[in-house]
Amino acid sequence: MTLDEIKEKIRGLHLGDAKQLDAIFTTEKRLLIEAPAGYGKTKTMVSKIAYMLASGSIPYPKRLLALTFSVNAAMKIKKDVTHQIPLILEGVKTDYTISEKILVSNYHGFARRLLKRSGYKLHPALINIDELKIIDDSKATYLLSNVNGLSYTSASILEKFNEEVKKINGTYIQNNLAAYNQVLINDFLSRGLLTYNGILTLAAKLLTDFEVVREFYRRLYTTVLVDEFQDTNVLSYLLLYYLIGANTQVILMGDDLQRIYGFIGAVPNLLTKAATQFGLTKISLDQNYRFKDNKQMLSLDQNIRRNAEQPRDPQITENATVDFNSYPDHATESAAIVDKCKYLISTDPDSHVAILVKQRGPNVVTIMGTFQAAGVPYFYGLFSDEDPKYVEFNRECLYEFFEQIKLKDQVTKKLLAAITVKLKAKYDITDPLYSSLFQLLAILFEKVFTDFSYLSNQEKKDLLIETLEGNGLKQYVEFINATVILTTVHGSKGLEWPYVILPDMEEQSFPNYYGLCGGCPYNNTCNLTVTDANEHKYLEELSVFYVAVTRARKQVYFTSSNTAINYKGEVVNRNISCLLKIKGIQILSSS
Ligand SMILES: Nc1ncnc2c1ncn2[C@@H]1O[C@H](COP(=O)(O)OP(=O)(O)OP(=O)(O)O)[C@@H](O)[C@H]1O
Repeated sequence: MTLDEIKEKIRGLHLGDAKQLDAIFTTEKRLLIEAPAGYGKTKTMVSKIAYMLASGSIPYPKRLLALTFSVNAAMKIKKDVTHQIPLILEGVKTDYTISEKILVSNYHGFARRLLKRSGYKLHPALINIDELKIIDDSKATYLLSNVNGLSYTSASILEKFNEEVKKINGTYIQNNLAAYNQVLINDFLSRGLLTYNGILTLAAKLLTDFEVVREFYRRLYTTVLVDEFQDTNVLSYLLLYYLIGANTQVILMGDDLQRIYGFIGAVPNLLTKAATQFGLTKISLDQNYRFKDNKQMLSLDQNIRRNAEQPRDPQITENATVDFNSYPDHATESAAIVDKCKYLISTDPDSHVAILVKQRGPNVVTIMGTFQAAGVPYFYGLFSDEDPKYVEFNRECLYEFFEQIKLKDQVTKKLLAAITVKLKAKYDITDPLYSSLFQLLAILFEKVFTDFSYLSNQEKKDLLIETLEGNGLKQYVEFINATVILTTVHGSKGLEWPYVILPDMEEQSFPNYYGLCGGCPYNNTCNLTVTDANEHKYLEELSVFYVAVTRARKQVYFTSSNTAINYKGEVVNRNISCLLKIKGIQILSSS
Protein backbone atom coordinates (compact mmCIF):
# COMPACT_ATOMS: atom_id res chain seq x y z
CA MET A 1 0.00 0.00 0.00
CA THR A 2 1.41 3.43 -0.91
CA LEU A 3 1.41 6.46 1.36
CA ASP A 4 -1.22 8.10 -0.83
CA GLU A 5 -3.45 5.05 -0.43
CA ILE A 6 -3.05 5.19 3.35
CA LYS A 7 -3.91 8.88 3.28
CA GLU A 8 -7.01 8.08 1.29
CA LYS A 9 -7.98 5.36 3.76
CA ILE A 10 -7.56 7.76 6.68
CA ARG A 11 -9.58 10.46 4.88
CA GLY A 12 -12.37 7.90 4.49
CA LEU A 13 -12.23 6.94 8.15
CA HIS A 14 -12.51 10.56 9.25
CA LEU A 15 -15.38 11.39 6.90
CA GLY A 16 -13.68 14.56 5.72
CA ASP A 17 -13.37 16.22 9.16
CA ALA A 18 -10.99 18.99 8.06
CA LYS A 19 -9.50 19.77 11.50
CA GLN A 20 -8.88 16.12 12.35
CA LEU A 21 -7.23 15.54 8.96
CA ASP A 22 -5.16 18.66 9.36
CA ALA A 23 -3.93 17.39 12.75
CA ILE A 24 -3.12 13.99 11.24
CA PHE A 25 -1.36 15.05 8.04
CA THR A 26 0.39 18.25 9.09
CA THR A 27 4.17 18.21 8.74
CA GLU A 28 4.56 20.48 11.80
CA LYS A 29 6.85 18.72 14.25
CA ARG A 30 5.39 20.33 17.35
CA LEU A 31 1.68 20.29 17.77
CA LEU A 32 -0.94 21.15 20.33
CA ILE A 33 -4.21 19.43 19.48
CA GLU A 34 -6.99 21.03 21.45
CA ALA A 35 -9.62 18.37 21.75
CA PRO A 36 -12.66 18.50 24.01
CA ALA A 37 -14.30 15.22 25.07
CA GLY A 38 -16.17 13.56 22.24
CA TYR A 39 -14.52 15.63 19.47
CA GLY A 40 -12.71 12.59 18.10
CA LYS A 41 -9.44 12.93 19.94
CA THR A 42 -8.78 9.21 20.31
CA LYS A 43 -9.61 8.52 16.69
CA THR A 44 -7.34 11.37 15.58
CA MET A 45 -4.49 10.22 17.81
CA VAL A 46 -4.63 6.65 16.48
CA SER A 47 -4.66 7.78 12.82
CA LYS A 48 -1.90 10.30 13.48
CA ILE A 49 0.39 7.63 14.95
CA ALA A 50 -0.43 5.28 12.07
CA TYR A 51 0.30 7.99 9.51
CA MET A 52 3.55 9.02 11.20
CA LEU A 53 4.69 5.40 11.15
CA ALA A 54 3.70 4.94 7.51
CA SER A 55 5.35 8.18 6.41
CA GLY A 56 8.53 7.45 8.37
CA SER A 57 8.34 10.49 10.64
CA ILE A 58 8.35 7.92 13.43
CA PRO A 59 10.95 5.41 12.16
CA TYR A 60 10.03 2.57 14.54
CA PRO A 61 7.15 2.16 17.00
CA LYS A 62 9.53 2.07 19.93
CA ARG A 63 10.68 5.58 19.10
CA LEU A 64 7.28 6.89 20.17
CA LEU A 65 6.53 7.54 23.81
CA ALA A 66 2.84 8.08 24.61
CA LEU A 67 2.15 9.47 28.07
CA THR A 68 -0.90 10.39 30.06
CA PHE A 69 -1.81 11.22 33.64
CA SER A 70 -3.80 8.23 34.86
CA VAL A 71 -3.09 4.52 34.52
CA ASN A 72 -6.60 3.83 33.32
CA ALA A 73 -6.32 6.42 30.53
CA ALA A 74 -2.96 4.89 29.52
CA MET A 75 -4.60 1.46 29.34
CA LYS A 76 -7.40 2.79 27.12
CA ILE A 77 -4.88 4.33 24.72
CA LYS A 78 -2.86 1.14 24.69
CA LYS A 79 -5.95 -0.85 23.78
CA ASP A 80 -6.90 1.53 20.95
CA VAL A 81 -3.35 1.61 19.62
CA THR A 82 -3.00 -2.17 19.81
CA HIS A 83 -6.24 -2.89 18.00
CA GLN A 84 -6.67 -0.06 15.56
CA ILE A 85 -3.25 0.87 14.17
CA PRO A 86 -2.70 -2.56 12.58
CA LEU A 87 -6.10 -2.18 10.87
CA ILE A 88 -5.16 1.19 9.38
CA LEU A 89 -1.76 -0.08 8.30
CA GLU A 90 -3.06 -3.38 6.95
CA GLY A 91 -1.09 -4.23 3.81
CA VAL A 92 1.82 -1.96 4.72
CA LYS A 93 5.10 -3.86 4.88
CA THR A 94 6.95 -3.30 8.17
CA ASP A 95 9.74 -5.20 9.83
CA TYR A 96 8.19 -4.67 13.24
CA THR A 97 5.01 -5.48 15.12
CA ILE A 98 3.37 -2.15 15.61
CA SER A 99 1.34 -2.60 18.72
CA GLU A 100 3.97 -4.35 20.80
CA LYS A 101 6.61 -1.70 20.77
CA ILE A 102 4.81 1.56 21.41
CA LEU A 103 5.35 2.54 25.01
CA VAL A 104 2.10 3.87 26.43
CA SER A 105 2.34 4.80 30.07
CA ASN A 106 1.22 7.16 32.78
CA TYR A 107 3.87 9.57 34.07
CA HIS A 108 4.54 7.57 37.21
CA GLY A 109 4.82 4.33 35.28
CA PHE A 110 7.33 5.86 32.91
CA ALA A 111 9.32 7.42 35.75
CA ARG A 112 9.47 3.99 37.43
CA ARG A 113 10.95 2.56 34.23
CA LEU A 114 13.65 5.22 34.18
CA LEU A 115 14.51 4.56 37.80
CA LYS A 116 14.48 0.79 37.38
CA ARG A 117 16.90 1.05 34.48
CA SER A 118 19.23 3.87 35.49
CA GLY A 119 18.25 4.81 39.05
CA TYR A 120 21.21 2.89 40.48
CA LYS A 121 23.21 6.01 39.60
CA LEU A 122 21.28 7.75 42.39
CA HIS A 123 20.86 4.87 44.85
CA PRO A 124 21.18 1.07 44.53
CA ALA A 125 17.73 0.51 46.07
CA LEU A 126 16.12 1.98 42.93
CA ILE A 127 17.00 -1.09 40.85
CA ASN A 128 14.32 -2.91 42.82
CA ILE A 129 11.90 -0.01 42.87
CA ASP A 130 8.90 -2.37 42.81
CA GLU A 131 9.94 -3.63 46.22
CA LEU A 132 10.04 -0.19 47.83
CA LYS A 133 7.12 0.79 50.02
CA ILE A 134 5.44 3.95 48.78
CA ILE A 135 4.68 6.16 51.73
CA ASP A 136 2.34 9.14 51.95
CA ASP A 137 4.26 12.38 52.53
CA SER A 138 1.37 14.75 53.12
CA LYS A 139 1.73 14.83 56.92
CA ALA A 140 4.99 15.28 58.83
CA THR A 141 3.43 13.63 61.91
CA TYR A 142 2.56 10.54 59.89
CA LEU A 143 6.08 10.43 58.48
CA LEU A 144 7.67 10.75 61.91
CA SER A 145 5.70 7.83 63.27
CA ASN A 146 6.20 5.65 60.19
CA VAL A 147 9.81 6.31 59.22
CA ASN A 148 12.14 5.17 61.98
CA GLY A 149 14.69 7.76 62.94
CA LEU A 150 13.48 10.45 60.51
CA SER A 151 14.30 13.94 61.79
CA TYR A 152 11.63 16.57 62.23
CA THR A 153 13.47 18.81 59.73
CA SER A 154 13.37 16.11 57.05
CA ALA A 155 9.70 15.33 57.69
CA SER A 156 8.86 19.03 57.41
CA ILE A 157 10.77 19.38 54.11
CA LEU A 158 8.64 16.58 52.68
CA GLU A 159 5.32 17.86 54.02
CA LYS A 160 5.96 21.42 52.79
CA PHE A 161 7.11 20.24 49.36
CA ASN A 162 3.97 18.15 48.95
CA GLU A 163 1.82 21.15 49.91
CA GLU A 164 3.58 23.40 47.40
CA VAL A 165 3.13 20.81 44.62
CA LYS A 166 -0.61 20.99 45.26
CA LYS A 167 -0.45 24.78 45.23
CA ILE A 168 1.47 24.64 41.93
CA ASN A 169 4.20 26.82 43.37
CA GLY A 170 6.77 26.37 40.60
CA THR A 171 9.38 28.63 42.15
CA TYR A 172 9.27 26.80 45.49
CA ILE A 173 9.57 23.46 43.71
CA GLN A 174 12.57 24.58 41.66
CA ASN A 175 14.28 25.95 44.78
CA ASN A 176 13.55 22.96 47.02
CA LEU A 177 13.68 20.01 44.63
CA ALA A 178 17.28 19.20 45.54
CA ALA A 179 16.54 19.22 49.30
CA TYR A 180 13.46 17.02 48.79
CA ASN A 181 15.42 14.48 46.73
CA GLN A 182 18.22 14.51 49.27
CA VAL A 183 15.85 13.47 52.09
CA LEU A 184 14.58 10.64 49.88
CA ILE A 185 18.07 9.45 49.05
CA ASN A 186 19.46 9.77 52.59
CA ASP A 187 16.51 8.72 54.70
CA PHE A 188 14.05 6.78 52.59
CA LEU A 189 15.69 4.58 49.99
CA SER A 190 18.00 2.84 52.46
CA ARG A 191 14.93 1.99 54.55
CA GLY A 192 13.12 0.49 51.55
CA LEU A 193 10.78 3.49 51.30
CA LEU A 194 9.88 6.08 48.68
CA THR A 195 7.14 8.70 48.21
CA TYR A 196 4.67 8.99 45.35
CA ASN A 197 6.05 12.42 44.38
CA GLY A 198 9.56 11.02 44.76
CA ILE A 199 9.06 8.65 41.81
CA LEU A 200 8.78 11.73 39.58
CA THR A 201 11.32 13.95 41.32
CA LEU A 202 14.04 11.29 41.32
CA ALA A 203 13.36 10.47 37.66
CA ALA A 204 13.69 14.20 36.88
CA LYS A 205 16.94 14.28 38.90
CA LEU A 206 18.27 11.38 36.88
CA LEU A 207 17.60 13.29 33.67
CA THR A 208 19.12 16.55 34.93
CA ASP A 209 22.19 15.17 36.69
CA PHE A 210 23.27 12.61 34.10
CA GLU A 211 23.66 13.93 30.60
CA VAL A 212 24.28 10.43 29.29
CA VAL A 213 20.89 9.27 30.62
CA ARG A 214 19.12 12.37 29.32
CA GLU A 215 20.64 12.02 25.87
CA PHE A 216 19.84 8.32 25.76
CA TYR A 217 16.14 8.95 26.32
CA ARG A 218 16.01 11.98 24.07
CA ARG A 219 17.53 9.94 21.25
CA LEU A 220 15.35 6.91 21.96
CA TYR A 221 12.06 8.82 21.98
CA THR A 222 12.13 10.96 18.88
CA THR A 223 8.40 11.62 19.34
CA VAL A 224 6.65 12.32 22.63
CA LEU A 225 2.85 12.34 22.63
CA VAL A 226 0.88 13.35 25.71
CA ASP A 227 -2.83 12.77 26.06
CA GLU A 228 -5.07 14.57 28.60
CA PHE A 229 -2.26 17.06 28.83
CA GLN A 230 -4.39 19.48 30.89
CA ASP A 231 -4.05 17.14 33.89
CA THR A 232 -0.26 17.18 33.86
CA ASN A 233 0.92 18.27 37.28
CA VAL A 234 3.91 20.37 38.04
CA LEU A 235 6.23 17.39 38.69
CA SER A 236 5.14 15.47 35.59
CA TYR A 237 5.74 18.64 33.60
CA LEU A 238 9.26 18.76 34.96
CA LEU A 239 9.88 15.22 33.73
CA LEU A 240 8.48 16.10 30.33
CA TYR A 241 10.58 19.21 30.17
CA TYR A 242 13.80 17.22 30.53
CA LEU A 243 12.67 14.49 28.14
CA ILE A 244 11.97 16.87 25.28
CA GLY A 245 15.17 17.78 23.47
CA ALA A 246 15.73 20.32 20.69
CA ASN A 247 14.88 17.72 18.02
CA THR A 248 12.02 15.88 19.71
CA GLN A 249 8.70 15.85 17.86
CA VAL A 250 5.99 16.83 20.34
CA ILE A 251 2.25 16.18 20.18
CA LEU A 252 0.24 17.38 23.14
CA MET A 253 -3.49 16.67 23.23
CA GLY A 254 -5.93 18.09 25.73
CA ASP A 255 -8.56 20.58 26.70
CA ASP A 256 -7.95 23.40 29.17
CA LEU A 257 -11.62 23.52 30.09
CA GLN A 258 -11.48 20.00 31.51
CA ARG A 259 -8.70 20.89 33.90
CA ILE A 260 -10.35 20.38 37.25
CA TYR A 261 -7.44 18.87 39.04
CA GLY A 262 -6.14 22.16 40.42
CA PHE A 263 -6.11 20.67 43.88
CA ILE A 264 -3.57 18.01 42.98
CA GLY A 265 -1.33 20.48 41.28
CA ALA A 266 -2.44 20.53 37.64
CA VAL A 267 -1.05 23.73 36.19
CA PRO A 268 -3.55 26.44 35.10
CA ASN A 269 -3.43 27.53 31.45
CA LEU A 270 -1.01 24.71 30.93
CA LEU A 271 -1.82 24.30 27.26
CA THR A 272 -0.98 27.93 26.53
CA LYS A 273 2.18 27.79 28.63
CA ALA A 274 3.38 24.61 26.95
CA ALA A 275 2.56 26.00 23.51
CA THR A 276 4.95 28.88 24.15
CA GLN A 277 7.62 26.85 25.94
CA PHE A 278 7.82 24.08 23.34
CA GLY A 279 6.91 26.18 20.27
CA LEU A 280 3.73 24.27 19.44
CA THR A 281 1.36 24.94 16.56
CA LYS A 282 -2.24 24.72 17.73
CA ILE A 283 -5.01 22.88 15.94
CA SER A 284 -8.46 22.85 17.55
CA LEU A 285 -10.86 20.04 16.70
CA ASP A 286 -14.29 21.52 16.15
CA GLN A 287 -16.87 18.77 15.60
CA ASN A 288 -18.58 17.21 18.59
CA TYR A 289 -19.30 13.57 17.68
CA ARG A 290 -20.53 12.42 21.05
CA PHE A 291 -23.55 14.71 20.96
CA LYS A 292 -23.96 14.82 17.20
CA ASP A 293 -27.52 13.41 17.39
CA ASN A 294 -28.41 15.15 20.64
CA LYS A 295 -29.14 18.79 19.86
CA GLN A 296 -29.82 19.77 23.44
CA MET A 297 -26.54 18.40 24.83
CA LEU A 298 -24.64 19.62 21.78
CA SER A 299 -25.68 23.23 22.31
CA LEU A 300 -25.18 23.03 26.08
CA ASP A 301 -21.62 21.75 25.54
CA GLN A 302 -20.98 24.45 22.95
CA ASN A 303 -22.45 27.32 24.97
CA ILE A 304 -20.48 26.52 28.12
CA ARG A 305 -17.34 26.42 25.99
CA ARG A 306 -18.20 29.81 24.47
CA ASN A 307 -18.58 31.28 27.96
CA ALA A 308 -15.12 29.97 28.79
CA GLU A 309 -13.61 31.32 25.57
CA GLN A 310 -14.99 34.84 26.06
CA PRO A 311 -16.21 35.05 29.65
CA ARG A 312 -17.32 38.68 29.38
CA ASP A 313 -18.96 38.49 25.99
CA PRO A 314 -19.70 34.91 24.93
CA GLN A 315 -20.79 34.55 21.31
CA ILE A 316 -24.00 32.54 21.56
CA THR A 317 -26.04 31.74 18.50
CA GLU A 318 -28.83 29.69 20.05
CA ASN A 319 -29.81 29.04 23.67
CA ALA A 320 -29.47 25.54 25.12
CA THR A 321 -32.52 24.51 27.10
CA VAL A 322 -31.81 22.59 30.28
CA ASP A 323 -34.12 20.56 32.48
CA PHE A 324 -34.08 22.26 35.87
CA ASN A 325 -36.39 22.03 38.87
CA SER A 326 -36.16 23.85 42.18
CA TYR A 327 -37.75 22.64 45.41
CA PRO A 328 -38.64 24.27 48.74
CA ASP A 329 -35.93 22.40 50.68
CA HIS A 330 -33.36 19.61 50.49
CA ALA A 331 -35.73 16.91 51.66
CA THR A 332 -38.20 17.66 48.85
CA GLU A 333 -35.35 17.97 46.37
CA SER A 334 -33.97 14.56 47.45
CA ALA A 335 -37.39 12.93 47.11
CA ALA A 336 -37.65 14.34 43.57
CA ILE A 337 -34.19 12.98 42.72
CA VAL A 338 -35.18 9.50 43.89
CA ASP A 339 -38.38 9.71 41.81
CA LYS A 340 -36.40 10.85 38.76
CA CYS A 341 -34.02 7.89 39.13
CA LYS A 342 -36.93 5.45 39.46
CA TYR A 343 -38.55 6.97 36.38
CA LEU A 344 -35.40 6.85 34.26
CA ILE A 345 -34.67 3.27 35.25
CA SER A 346 -38.23 2.15 34.54
CA THR A 347 -38.29 3.77 31.09
CA ASP A 348 -34.73 2.78 30.18
CA PRO A 349 -33.98 -0.41 32.16
CA ASP A 350 -30.36 -0.85 30.97
CA SER A 351 -29.58 2.64 32.08
CA HIS A 352 -27.37 4.08 34.74
CA VAL A 353 -27.92 7.37 36.51
CA ALA A 354 -25.04 9.20 38.14
CA ILE A 355 -25.80 11.78 40.81
CA LEU A 356 -22.82 14.10 40.89
CA VAL A 357 -22.39 16.32 43.91
CA LYS A 358 -19.93 19.15 44.20
CA GLN A 359 -18.99 18.27 47.77
CA ARG A 360 -19.96 16.04 50.64
CA GLY A 361 -22.10 17.54 53.39
CA PRO A 362 -25.58 17.55 54.90
CA ASN A 363 -27.31 17.71 51.50
CA VAL A 364 -25.70 14.45 50.41
CA VAL A 365 -26.64 12.83 53.70
CA THR A 366 -30.26 13.80 52.99
CA ILE A 367 -30.04 12.30 49.48
CA MET A 368 -28.59 9.03 50.81
CA GLY A 369 -31.23 8.84 53.55
CA THR A 370 -34.00 9.34 50.99
CA PHE A 371 -32.63 6.58 48.75
CA GLN A 372 -32.40 4.22 51.72
CA ALA A 373 -35.92 5.03 52.89
CA ALA A 374 -37.25 4.42 49.38
CA GLY A 375 -35.41 1.10 49.16
CA VAL A 376 -33.57 2.18 46.01
CA PRO A 377 -30.01 0.78 46.06
CA TYR A 378 -27.12 2.99 45.00
CA PHE A 379 -23.38 2.79 44.76
CA TYR A 380 -21.62 4.89 47.38
CA GLY A 381 -18.76 6.65 45.61
CA LEU A 382 -18.30 9.73 47.72
CA PHE A 383 -14.74 9.24 48.85
CA SER A 384 -12.34 11.91 47.64
CA ASP A 385 -8.88 11.23 46.20
CA GLU A 386 -7.38 12.41 49.46
CA ASP A 387 -9.74 10.62 51.86
CA PRO A 388 -7.35 8.91 54.33
CA LYS A 389 -9.43 5.71 54.44
CA TYR A 390 -9.53 5.54 50.65
CA VAL A 391 -5.79 6.19 50.34
CA GLU A 392 -5.01 3.63 53.04
CA PHE A 393 -7.16 0.98 51.33
CA ASN A 394 -5.25 1.43 48.06
CA ARG A 395 -1.98 1.14 50.00
CA GLU A 396 -3.13 -1.97 51.82
CA CYS A 397 -4.13 -3.61 48.51
CA LEU A 398 -0.70 -2.80 47.16
CA TYR A 399 0.98 -4.26 50.23
CA GLU A 400 -0.99 -7.49 49.93
CA PHE A 401 -0.20 -7.64 46.22
CA PHE A 402 3.52 -7.44 46.94
CA GLU A 403 3.19 -10.09 49.65
CA GLN A 404 1.53 -12.49 47.20
CA ILE A 405 3.67 -11.76 44.17
CA LYS A 406 6.78 -12.46 46.27
CA LEU A 407 5.54 -16.03 46.67
CA LYS A 408 4.86 -16.59 42.98
CA ASP A 409 5.77 -14.06 40.33
CA GLN A 410 2.69 -14.67 38.22
CA VAL A 411 -0.48 -12.58 38.13
CA THR A 412 -3.18 -15.25 38.29
CA LYS A 413 -6.83 -15.32 39.32
CA LYS A 414 -5.79 -17.41 42.32
CA LEU A 415 -3.27 -14.80 43.41
CA LEU A 416 -5.78 -11.97 43.15
CA ALA A 417 -8.38 -14.02 45.02
CA ALA A 418 -5.85 -14.58 47.82
CA ILE A 419 -5.33 -10.82 48.08
CA THR A 420 -9.08 -10.25 48.40
CA VAL A 421 -9.32 -12.86 51.16
CA LYS A 422 -6.50 -11.19 53.10
CA LEU A 423 -8.09 -7.77 52.73
CA LYS A 424 -11.56 -8.95 53.71
CA ALA A 425 -10.10 -10.16 56.98
CA LYS A 426 -8.86 -6.63 57.66
CA TYR A 427 -11.89 -4.50 56.76
CA ASP A 428 -15.52 -4.27 57.78
CA ILE A 429 -17.25 -4.97 54.50
CA THR A 430 -20.62 -3.86 55.86
CA ASP A 431 -19.25 -0.31 56.04
CA PRO A 432 -20.57 1.40 52.84
CA LEU A 433 -17.13 2.83 52.06
CA TYR A 434 -15.33 -0.53 52.23
CA SER A 435 -18.17 -2.33 50.51
CA SER A 436 -17.70 0.09 47.58
CA LEU A 437 -13.94 -0.24 47.61
CA PHE A 438 -14.16 -4.03 47.46
CA GLN A 439 -16.52 -3.74 44.48
CA LEU A 440 -14.00 -1.50 42.71
CA LEU A 441 -11.17 -3.87 43.52
CA ALA A 442 -13.17 -6.78 42.13
CA ILE A 443 -13.69 -4.87 38.87
CA LEU A 444 -10.00 -4.06 38.57
CA PHE A 445 -9.06 -7.70 39.21
CA GLU A 446 -11.63 -8.94 36.71
CA LYS A 447 -10.38 -6.52 34.04
CA VAL A 448 -6.87 -7.94 34.33
CA PHE A 449 -8.25 -11.12 32.74
CA THR A 450 -10.82 -9.59 30.40
CA ASP A 451 -10.11 -6.14 28.91
CA PHE A 452 -6.40 -6.34 29.78
CA SER A 453 -5.88 -10.04 29.14
CA TYR A 454 -3.59 -9.21 26.20
CA LEU A 455 -0.99 -7.69 28.56
CA SER A 456 2.14 -9.61 29.48
CA ASN A 457 2.70 -10.72 33.07
CA GLN A 458 5.03 -7.77 33.68
CA GLU A 459 2.50 -5.35 32.19
CA LYS A 460 -0.24 -6.79 34.39
CA LYS A 461 2.00 -6.29 37.40
CA ASP A 462 2.68 -2.71 36.33
CA LEU A 463 -1.02 -2.07 35.83
CA LEU A 464 -1.87 -3.25 39.33
CA ILE A 465 1.08 -1.53 41.01
CA GLU A 466 0.55 1.77 39.25
CA THR A 467 -3.22 1.78 39.75
CA LEU A 468 -2.98 1.13 43.47
CA GLU A 469 0.08 3.29 44.02
CA GLY A 470 -1.71 6.26 42.37
CA ASN A 471 -4.85 5.59 44.47
CA GLY A 472 -6.54 4.71 41.21
CA LEU A 473 -9.33 2.35 42.33
CA LYS A 474 -11.82 5.16 41.78
CA GLN A 475 -11.26 5.02 38.03
CA TYR A 476 -13.36 1.85 38.00
CA VAL A 477 -16.53 3.58 39.22
CA GLU A 478 -17.57 3.76 35.55
CA PHE A 479 -17.91 -0.02 35.42
CA ILE A 480 -19.99 -0.40 38.58
CA ASN A 481 -23.12 -2.39 37.92
CA ALA A 482 -25.46 -0.42 40.19
CA THR A 483 -28.12 1.59 38.37
CA VAL A 484 -27.65 4.63 40.59
CA ILE A 485 -24.19 5.96 41.35
CA LEU A 486 -23.61 8.69 43.88
CA THR A 487 -20.23 10.33 43.47
CA THR A 488 -18.48 13.70 43.32
CA VAL A 489 -17.93 15.77 40.20
CA HIS A 490 -14.17 15.50 40.71
CA GLY A 491 -14.46 11.74 41.09
CA SER A 492 -16.40 11.53 37.83
CA LYS A 493 -13.72 13.02 35.63
CA GLY A 494 -13.04 10.86 32.58
CA LEU A 495 -16.14 8.72 33.27
CA GLU A 496 -19.58 8.91 31.69
CA TRP A 497 -23.11 7.61 32.13
CA PRO A 498 -26.33 7.84 30.09
CA TYR A 499 -28.03 10.12 32.62
CA VAL A 500 -26.57 12.60 35.08
CA ILE A 501 -28.38 14.48 37.83
CA LEU A 502 -26.69 17.56 39.28
CA PRO A 503 -28.34 18.43 42.60
CA ASP A 504 -27.69 21.49 44.80
CA MET A 505 -27.51 23.95 41.91
CA GLU A 506 -27.87 26.86 44.30
CA GLU A 507 -25.62 29.56 45.73
CA GLN A 508 -23.12 28.47 48.41
CA SER A 509 -23.25 24.97 47.01
CA PHE A 510 -22.32 24.98 43.33
CA PRO A 511 -20.36 27.25 43.30
CA ASN A 512 -19.60 27.16 46.99
CA TYR A 513 -18.19 29.68 49.41
CA TYR A 514 -14.57 28.95 48.43
CA GLY A 515 -15.43 28.80 44.75
CA LEU A 516 -17.14 32.09 43.99
CA CYS A 517 -19.75 32.84 46.63
CA GLY A 518 -17.47 34.02 49.44
CA GLY A 519 -17.16 37.78 48.98
CA CYS A 520 -19.31 37.86 45.84
CA PRO A 521 -21.02 41.28 45.49
CA TYR A 522 -23.97 39.80 43.57
CA ASN A 523 -25.39 37.73 46.46
CA ASN A 524 -28.83 39.23 46.21
CA THR A 525 -29.42 38.03 42.68
CA CYS A 526 -26.57 35.64 41.81
CA ASN A 527 -26.46 37.33 38.39
CA LEU A 528 -22.69 37.31 38.17
CA THR A 529 -20.83 39.80 36.02
CA VAL A 530 -17.37 38.58 35.08
CA THR A 531 -14.66 41.07 36.08
CA ASP A 532 -10.90 41.06 36.55
CA ALA A 533 -11.51 40.27 40.22
CA ASN A 534 -13.55 37.10 39.72
CA GLU A 535 -12.61 35.84 36.26
CA HIS A 536 -10.05 33.29 37.45
CA LYS A 537 -12.38 31.69 40.00
CA TYR A 538 -15.28 31.87 37.56
CA LEU A 539 -13.30 29.90 34.96
CA GLU A 540 -12.31 27.32 37.59
CA GLU A 541 -15.98 26.82 38.52
CA LEU A 542 -17.03 26.77 34.87
CA SER A 543 -14.50 23.98 34.22
CA VAL A 544 -15.99 21.88 37.01
CA PHE A 545 -19.48 22.63 35.71
CA TYR A 546 -18.43 21.66 32.16
CA VAL A 547 -16.90 18.38 33.29
CA ALA A 548 -20.04 17.58 35.34
CA VAL A 549 -22.41 18.33 32.46
CA THR A 550 -20.44 16.42 29.85
CA ARG A 551 -20.46 13.19 31.90
CA ALA A 552 -23.98 12.64 30.50
CA ARG A 553 -24.26 10.70 27.26
CA LYS A 554 -28.01 11.26 26.86
CA GLN A 555 -29.25 13.91 29.26
CA VAL A 556 -28.39 15.97 32.30
CA TYR A 557 -30.95 17.10 34.88
CA PHE A 558 -30.43 19.94 37.35
CA THR A 559 -32.16 20.44 40.71
CA SER A 560 -31.87 22.94 43.54
CA SER A 561 -33.41 23.93 46.88
CA ASN A 562 -34.82 27.37 47.56
CA THR A 563 -33.77 27.18 51.20
CA ALA A 564 -30.91 25.77 53.23
CA ILE A 565 -29.87 25.57 56.85
CA ASN A 566 -26.90 27.86 57.42
CA TYR A 567 -24.00 27.31 59.83
CA LYS A 568 -26.02 28.92 62.64
CA GLY A 569 -28.84 26.43 62.14
CA GLU A 570 -31.16 29.04 60.61
CA VAL A 571 -33.27 28.48 57.51
CA VAL A 572 -32.09 30.85 54.79
CA ASN A 573 -33.20 31.51 51.23
CA ARG A 574 -30.97 30.40 48.38
CA ASN A 575 -30.79 31.73 44.83
CA ILE A 576 -30.37 29.51 41.81
CA SER A 577 -26.67 29.02 40.99
CA CYS A 578 -25.08 31.73 38.85
CA LEU A 579 -23.79 28.92 36.62
CA LEU A 580 -27.33 28.25 35.43
CA LYS A 581 -27.64 31.95 34.59
CA ILE A 582 -24.74 32.19 32.18
CA LYS A 583 -25.48 33.35 28.64
CA GLY A 584 -26.75 30.60 26.38
CA ILE A 585 -28.55 28.56 29.05
CA GLN A 586 -32.31 28.66 29.21
CA ILE A 587 -33.85 26.74 32.06
CA LEU A 588 -37.06 24.80 31.58
CA SER A 589 -38.92 23.14 34.38
CA SER A 590 -40.15 19.60 33.65
CA SER A 591 -42.50 19.34 36.62
N1 LIG B 1 -14.31 12.08 11.83
C1 LIG B 1 -15.19 11.25 12.38
N2 LIG B 1 -16.14 10.68 11.65
C2 LIG B 1 -17.02 9.84 12.19
N3 LIG B 1 -17.04 9.48 13.48
C3 LIG B 1 -16.11 10.01 14.26
C4 LIG B 1 -15.14 10.93 13.77
N4 LIG B 1 -14.36 11.30 14.79
C5 LIG B 1 -14.80 10.65 15.88
N5 LIG B 1 -15.85 9.87 15.58
C6 LIG B 1 -16.61 9.01 16.49
O1 LIG B 1 -17.03 9.78 17.60
C7 LIG B 1 -16.93 9.04 18.81
C8 LIG B 1 -16.02 9.80 19.77
O2 LIG B 1 -14.71 9.78 19.21
P1 LIG B 1 -13.42 9.57 20.11
O3 LIG B 1 -13.63 8.46 21.09
O4 LIG B 1 -12.24 9.53 19.23
O5 LIG B 1 -13.50 10.95 20.83
P2 LIG B 1 -12.79 11.44 22.12
O6 LIG B 1 -12.60 12.91 21.90
O7 LIG B 1 -11.60 10.63 22.41
O8 LIG B 1 -13.95 11.22 23.13
P3 LIG B 1 -13.94 10.83 24.64
O9 LIG B 1 -13.12 11.89 25.30
O10 LIG B 1 -15.39 10.86 24.98
O11 LIG B 1 -13.32 9.46 24.71
C9 LIG B 1 -16.37 7.68 18.44
O12 LIG B 1 -17.43 6.79 18.29
C10 LIG B 1 -15.70 7.94 17.11
O13 LIG B 1 -15.64 6.79 16.30
